[in-house]
Amino acid sequence: MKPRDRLRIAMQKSGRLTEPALELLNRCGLTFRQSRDKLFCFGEGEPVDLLLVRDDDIPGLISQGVCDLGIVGRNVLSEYRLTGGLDGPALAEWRPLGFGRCRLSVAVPQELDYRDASQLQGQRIATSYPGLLGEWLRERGVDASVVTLAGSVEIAPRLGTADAICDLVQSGGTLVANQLREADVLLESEAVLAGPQVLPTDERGDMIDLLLKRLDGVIQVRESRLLLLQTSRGALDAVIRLLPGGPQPTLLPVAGQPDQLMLQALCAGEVSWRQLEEIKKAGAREMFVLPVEKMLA
Ligand SMILES: Nc1ncnc2c1ncn2[C@@H]1O[C@H](COP(=O)(O)OP(=O)(O)OP(=O)(O)O)[C@@H](O)[C@H]1O
Ligand SMILES: O=P(O)(O)OC[C@H]1O[C@H](OP(=O)(O)OP(=O)(O)O)[C@H](O)[C@@H]1O
Ligand SMILES: [Mg+2]
Repeated sequence: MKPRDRLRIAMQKSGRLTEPALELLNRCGLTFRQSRDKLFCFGEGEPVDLLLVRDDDIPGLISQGVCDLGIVGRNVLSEYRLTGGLDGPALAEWRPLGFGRCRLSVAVPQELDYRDASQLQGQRIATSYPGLLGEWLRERGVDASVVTLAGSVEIAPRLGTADAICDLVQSGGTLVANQLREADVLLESEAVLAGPQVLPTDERGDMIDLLLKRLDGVIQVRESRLLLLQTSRGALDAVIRLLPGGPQPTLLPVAGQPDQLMLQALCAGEVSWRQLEEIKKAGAREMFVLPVEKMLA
């Protein structure tokens, strides 16, 4: 295959991961011009292009070297490693991306009193993840028959074609609607940045390094908030004790008010009204909570 000098990332064309993946890439400073057929997006600033495909095809495209990286659910990547990608180069999860969170679970009819996997012995289990389910059953010494379906797995028990299912669960609403309940979790999933275990060492490798650093900068601070407040020196210890987790705060003098300090703290997550009210009671005032957009350490 002709070597490429531009990086190519595969992502889902149309589905749950499309919008958050594009937003994340945008936040990393990557913007794209969409082509007419919408399968290929040319990167405008950096030498990074997108290929928009069905999510199931993403691991294969990386493995064949058609794309350098992909944004795909851990569920799809892990299944590919067990079933599709046995001969190709090993694929790795380079970063968890924090969206598309769901789990791959076994679910059974609501009336069944499920205790452990041994109850699945001899049962028919419908799934679109025969690799992951087969491995999970093998590890537990359970001999069950795996019925592979491409979709609408939850309906199989009602149709009498399976006794249990193994499928993705998020809110659990689909299970309830089909009189099923979650019995065991096989895999906690989220979107990941997937790529070959061994990354290229040419210009594309440099671009991947840059992208990983930017991703870290975006992901690390995505949930973070910057808290700014004023406090007297006397109340400082009490205020600091109430700060939500994060690195040590920075303290700055306030011009013309020697007893006052300005405090700046990076908080790992949301800062609630209740927390702010408590901090205020301890002696803080002029409090601001700001979202953090980027970080470069
Ligand atoms: N209910 C859910 N909540 C959150 N994330 C989910 C949920 N269902 C699936 N996901 C995650 O989002 C990924 C994409 O889901 P989606 O339903 O868009 O895929 P699809 O129907 O297989 O799409 P495609 O047409 O690309 O094959 C899944 O592989 C999984 O990682
Ligand atoms: O626990 P819940 O919040 O109900 O989510 C789980 C459902 O979401 C996904 O399906 P999706 O809605 O994408 O439909 P599809 O499988 O037909 O694409 C998944 O395959 C489950 O059926
Ligand atoms: Mg799919």
